[in-house]
Amino acid sequence: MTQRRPRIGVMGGTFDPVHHGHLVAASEAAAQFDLDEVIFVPTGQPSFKQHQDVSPAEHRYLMTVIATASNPRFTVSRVDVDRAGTTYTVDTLRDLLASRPGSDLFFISGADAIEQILRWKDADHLFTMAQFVAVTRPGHVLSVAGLPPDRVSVLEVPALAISSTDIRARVRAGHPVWYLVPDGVVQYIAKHGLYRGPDDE
Ligand SMILES: Nc1ncnc2c1ncn2[C@@H]1O[C@H](COP(=O)(O)OP(=O)(O)OP(=O)(O)O)[C@@H](O)[C@H]1O
Ligand SMILES: O=C(O)c1ccc[n+]([C@@H]2O[C@H](COP(=O)([O-])O)[C@@H](O)[C@H]2O)c1
Repeated sequence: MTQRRPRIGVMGGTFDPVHHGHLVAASEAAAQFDLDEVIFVPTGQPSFKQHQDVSPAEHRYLMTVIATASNPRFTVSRVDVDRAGTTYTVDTLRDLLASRPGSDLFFISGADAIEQILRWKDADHLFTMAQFVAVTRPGHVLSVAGLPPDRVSVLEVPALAISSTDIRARVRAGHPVWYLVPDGVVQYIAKHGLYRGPDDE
């Protein structure tokens, strides 16, 4: 009898901060694609946010650990945080495949990110390394034109109109972020005084 290959979700993001939109997307993908694990991978230096002031990687990594701690299927990887230079998904997938040989990877991403994928580094190669799951995101009508249909799946997730940009703006303005992010992340943001500085957009 052939053994089932492990099915691993990979949720890459800047996670500045991680929020319930990310967690719901990962949970829904895990259920729909029968995933054994979802690995959250905070970026090191994100390639499309070079002109944006992004919080230090250790803060984003620790908030992601706090947010995912209660789910036994969710884990967090440091591969992108620990690799020097700009983060590219081709490197993320290569490193994760090396640590989990024989697994099938499912890269979970918002519709906005998947639409840009043909501009990502080594785009053609990416589709040989993972299946791509494009989750619907409020405010984005997904167009998968030009993407290989057998390697990209569209997944409807419960609409949560939450973005990290909005959370940072709320903190700066002194508005609450309870229930937009996990409780531990609210406390982490307050404890370390994150997002109090001038507008970073
Ligand atoms: N509310 C949401 N619903 C579904 N997918 C989401 C949601 N928010 C973010 N995503 C997806 O999660 C991935 C990581 O997102 P990211 O860390 O950049 O968060 P963000 O909220 O988009 O951040 P920012 O507002 O700073 O750009 C991306 O693929 C993004 O499209
Ligand atoms: O590989 C690339 O060229 C590339 C370009 C833009 C974004 N990505 C990845 O897409 C994921 C979401 O990125 P972001 O910037 O929307 O948080 C994250 O894992 C990034 O590393 C990857």
